[in-house]
Amino acid sequence: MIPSIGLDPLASLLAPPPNETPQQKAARERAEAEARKVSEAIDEQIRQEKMAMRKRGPVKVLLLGQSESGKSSTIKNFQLRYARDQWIAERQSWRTVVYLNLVRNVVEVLDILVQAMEAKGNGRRSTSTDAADSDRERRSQSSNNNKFSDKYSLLKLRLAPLRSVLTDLERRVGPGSQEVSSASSPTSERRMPFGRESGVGSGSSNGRMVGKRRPSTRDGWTGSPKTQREDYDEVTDILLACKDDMKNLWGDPLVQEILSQRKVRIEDSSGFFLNDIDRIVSRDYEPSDDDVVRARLRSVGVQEHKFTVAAGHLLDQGREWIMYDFEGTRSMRASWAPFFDDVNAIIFLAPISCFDEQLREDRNVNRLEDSLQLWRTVCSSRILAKTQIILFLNKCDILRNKVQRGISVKTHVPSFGDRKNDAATAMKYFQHHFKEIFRACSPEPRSLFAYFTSVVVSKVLAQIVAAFFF
Ligand SMILES: Nc1nc2c(ncn2[C@@H]2O[C@H](COP(=O)(O)OP(=O)(O)OP(=O)(O)O)[C@@H](O)[C@H]2O)c(=O)[nH]1
Ligand SMILES: [Mg+2]
Repeated sequence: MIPSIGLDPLASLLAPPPNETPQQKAARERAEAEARKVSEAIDEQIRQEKMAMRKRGPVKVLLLGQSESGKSSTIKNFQLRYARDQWIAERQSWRTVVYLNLVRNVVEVLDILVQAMEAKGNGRRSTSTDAADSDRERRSQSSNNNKFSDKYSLLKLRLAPLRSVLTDLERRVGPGSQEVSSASSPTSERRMPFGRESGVGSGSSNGRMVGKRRPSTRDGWTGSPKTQREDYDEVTDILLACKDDMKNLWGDPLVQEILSQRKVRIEDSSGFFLNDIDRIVSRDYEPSDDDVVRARLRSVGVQEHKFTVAAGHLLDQGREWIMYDFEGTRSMRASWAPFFDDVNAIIFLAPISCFDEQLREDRNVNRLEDSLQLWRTVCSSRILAKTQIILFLNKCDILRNKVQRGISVKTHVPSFGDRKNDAATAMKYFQHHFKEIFRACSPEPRSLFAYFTSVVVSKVLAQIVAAFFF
């Protein structure tokens, strides 16, 4: 039955008692006035908090770390979780970058194969004066030459068009398509991480400011190239024509043997897609979330990412987030400083898997040593003295693979000594050093939050960071 209008079921409950005395009435009115006051005070407090939040402005976060440390991948993690609509809208444009990464992988393998073939070819002349030796050499050479049968010359020939596809893709993607490399400085000493320090100098370019903020190169949130479908159809055609040969090249046991002899691990390099040829080389290919996170596109200059966070998330507090993603190459680090004002937090990425690698921009510098030097500079900064620092000891998945394959930490980091050569020990050891530097260099005592991460694997990173602010 529908209650008739005017019959309020609550009215009888809220109405004063019918036989209320004047004293009771006065007491009730006092209590009601008190309750109203409390309620108004709560409303005012909420209003003030909202105003304060608006006044506090956006949460400003800087992502710092050397090149290929995972800064942009961390931003992608954020985007994936907290700005899903934008992510989906831009996901398709990553197809060009994924293709670029794949073609680069193939050309890299092909180059190594060609070098090996040429080396065998050049070795044809016997250097031995001994007849028996000479005969043995000839026989071994002939077996190697047999190994490099027509199959490999054919692969080389049939995959040749990919070289011009690579140039074409690089042109389309722009300056971020190529890694920065430079002739190694002949004067800089080769240094070991945690080894004897030779003072400052392995960090940024003389600590000198190199001008103002460069204009953002972003063409969307990621700096991803906008490419129309018809633009990549031609590339897809060539890739489809080369598909079987690419798979044959990568799956070939002799090619794998050559790669392993030369200690080349393309699997660990940025933007590795050779295990996904079947899925990627297709006319209907649309990059998955994972593909986008794993795709490598070098940042150029400074990129600003504003997040309009969708409702229902932890970050849904009406506050805007601005994240700054920097180009991590050494020559660009001096241009980070103008962004250090009013920063809420810094996420510093240190890829600890690279203890056995050299910087692309200076082959004399160990990458872990460079990360430590950069960390030291960031921790010592007075302007950042009150800034919350979150340290991601990143690329732990690669570190685990390396150590499991038997790569010795001690060889590259002598101070590691006779500790057990396993991932957990190495991770703890590296973490200890980063923490020590933080403690020793911070201008005033503060707390550090350090995490072991694999930012391309983990989808919970963005939540970890968000938890600091709300
Ligand atoms: N396996 C693995 N790959 C990672 C991890 N973090 C980043 N990468 C990959 O490493 C490459 C480099 O990562 P980016 O995020 O582009 O590095 P960046 O710090 O932005 O580098 P710059 O833009 O050159 O300064 C990308 O291909 C990522 O997918 C990780 O934890 N594990
Ligand atoms: Mg980047």
